Amino acid sequence: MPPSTDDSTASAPDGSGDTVASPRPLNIVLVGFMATGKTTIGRILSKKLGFQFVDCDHEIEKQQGMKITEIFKTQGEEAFRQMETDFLQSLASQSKLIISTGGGVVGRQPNREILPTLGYVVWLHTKKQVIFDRVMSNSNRPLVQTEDPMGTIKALLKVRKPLYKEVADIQIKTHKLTFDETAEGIIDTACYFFSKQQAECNPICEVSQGGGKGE
Ligand SMILES: Nc1ncnc2c1ncn2[C@@H]1O[C@H](COP(=O)(O)OP(=O)(O)O)[C@@H](O)[C@H]1O
Ligand SMILES: O=C(O)C1=C[C@@H](OP(=O)(O)O)[C@@H](O)[C@H](O)C1
Ligand SMILES: [Mg+2]
Repeated sequence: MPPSTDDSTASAPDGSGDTVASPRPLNIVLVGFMATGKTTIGRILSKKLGFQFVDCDHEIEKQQGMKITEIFKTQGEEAFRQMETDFLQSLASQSKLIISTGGGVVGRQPNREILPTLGYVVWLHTKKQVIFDRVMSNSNRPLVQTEDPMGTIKALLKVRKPLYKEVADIQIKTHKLTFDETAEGIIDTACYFFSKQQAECNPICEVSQGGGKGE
């Protein structure tokens, strides 16, 4: 059963009737185009933080007993997209996870609603040419097995960039960063995000930060 958008909001405590977002669970969710490092950085974050690493593609491959390329070939992209949605839904109410998604997960509206409810969402991004060089080095990404892979990358990026932006709390351009710098940057900003969230969820903190109406 998909989580309804109502589950992720609550009435504002000031009685205004406004809705406020529910606190995010303590997870880090990596989104971004193919080969931007979601799986690699996810593993590093998992080791550094001691959080469980969950790679959506790998989990789907395990469930189906076949590689992504094979799933696309035998069941089609739409079936794979449904598996992605089902898998994201299965993560609701879990915490201390590093969730690496597949690059196309943002294509579906229900996924874009679920992603921010799963945790702090980080958009990894890099240059087209870097993406091209990386995806050309292996054949496990069916969507770029075309006659004009650079054209395909450009077309997909055009559609997807606004969607990554829609779901992400932060964008990190990784081409000048080492793996470690990227991971540390994510940890620092996630720390800030979750401590700010904790303060905002605590009315006493809010008053002490100047949010009270008394003075
Ligand atoms: N920042 C980076 N610098 C150098 N190589 C990278 C970087 N990020 C990813 N790679 C390499 O690119 C390839 C694809 O990375 P991967 O983590 O599988 O990306 P994604 O999960 O986003 O598709 C891997 O070989 C990985 O080592
Ligand atoms: O961009 C996409 O649509 C896809 C990206 C892949 O994951 P990575 O982003 O980890 O390569 C994988 O989910 C599948 O090949 C489809
Ligand atoms: Mg990956």
